[in-house]
Amino acid sequence: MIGILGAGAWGTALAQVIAQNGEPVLLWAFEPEVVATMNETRRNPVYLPDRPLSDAIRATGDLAALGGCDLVLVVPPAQHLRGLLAQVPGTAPRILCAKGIEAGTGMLMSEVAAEAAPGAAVAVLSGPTFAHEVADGLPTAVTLACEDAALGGMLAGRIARPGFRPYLSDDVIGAEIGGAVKNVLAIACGVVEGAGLGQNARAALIGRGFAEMTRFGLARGARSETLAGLSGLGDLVLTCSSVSSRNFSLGRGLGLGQSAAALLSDRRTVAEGASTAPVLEQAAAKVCVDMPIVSAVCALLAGRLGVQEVVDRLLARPLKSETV
Ligand SMILES: NC(=O)C1=CN([C@@H]2O[C@H](COP(=O)(O)OP(=O)(O)OC[C@H]3O[C@@H](n4cnc5c(N)ncnc54)[C@H](O)[C@@H]3O)[C@@H](O)[C@H]2O)C=CC1
Ligand SMILES: O=C(CO)COP(=O)(O)O
Repeated sequence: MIGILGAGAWGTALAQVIAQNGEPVLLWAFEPEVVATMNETRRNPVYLPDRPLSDAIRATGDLAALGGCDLVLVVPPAQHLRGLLAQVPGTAPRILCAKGIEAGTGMLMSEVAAEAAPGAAVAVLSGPTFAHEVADGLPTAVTLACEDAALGGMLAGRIARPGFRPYLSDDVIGAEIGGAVKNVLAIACGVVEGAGLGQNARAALIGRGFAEMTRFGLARGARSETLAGLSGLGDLVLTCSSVSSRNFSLGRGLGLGQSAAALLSDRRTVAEGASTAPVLEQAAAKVCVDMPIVSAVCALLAGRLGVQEVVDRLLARPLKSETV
């Protein structure tokens, strides 16, 4: 049986994909009312509304029950991953699906998992994957990164479905950095949209944002082809182009002049870029990598600068070579 830790939009969509062929799925939810509603109504109205769930999915509020699964997909918000993972017994392989960097430690999710679940092999699943589209069975491709190629191949076979296609990689760090950094850049693209700065500006942000992702990724040991693949550039393009992205929507609100505190206070869903941005800025400084767009997002989120000041500063940077 496959276990899924986290019944937000993404965990629920993954449960739905995996249960397609009748494979039993045990889906852990944080909120007892979400567990009860999913088991009673076969729906998750809080996080993935309007979609009937497969009968092969059973919800639980008992983290220890995931210890009976032979594979666990780990899909909580990144800041909760350590505490939750530490409560899952056993050493079955874990596929990490959260996109972010841990505040306080600056660790990537695989580094957190190595501490929280020692002895369990890990893989990372990342890529352009709006949960509602995956749940609807629309064609989707992801990166599945695992240092152990044989294990990666086995895991890909367990989760692949006709409309859900994992591509294998052994670059775990590269897959994680793409997913974490693109969330911050999506906030920046949302600001461009909200402030009405135009399509040229958004494309420029995607291009220069990708240069920042690449600089940081290479400094941390990622491979450039991973960053240019599904989990990096692919996800960057998706998330920077649509209000379906929570990060893009957050940025759009900032661009419209709303405060980050107000935008973040009344939401149940997670915009990972908001917690990743400051820790990413620190991590970049540690490896002497310049990430001006990430710093601009940090200044906006913290309320240190307004949109116009941030734009003026970015445009006033010295002219330089385009190469990374
Ligand atoms: N939604 C999407 O389309 C995709 C999301 N992801 C990633 O998956 C991860 C989970 O995101 P979503 O499923 O979208 O979440 P969501 O925004 O739909 O739901 C919020 C989640 O946070 C959980 N939560 C709230 N407070 C908590 C607490 N104190 N302790 C533990 N859990 C708590 C809720 O139970 C729920 O599972 C994130 O890292 C996200 O970046 C990755 C790919 C696609
Ligand atoms: O990661 C995602 C798509 O790949 C989802 O993006 P948001 O978290 O911005 O909604």
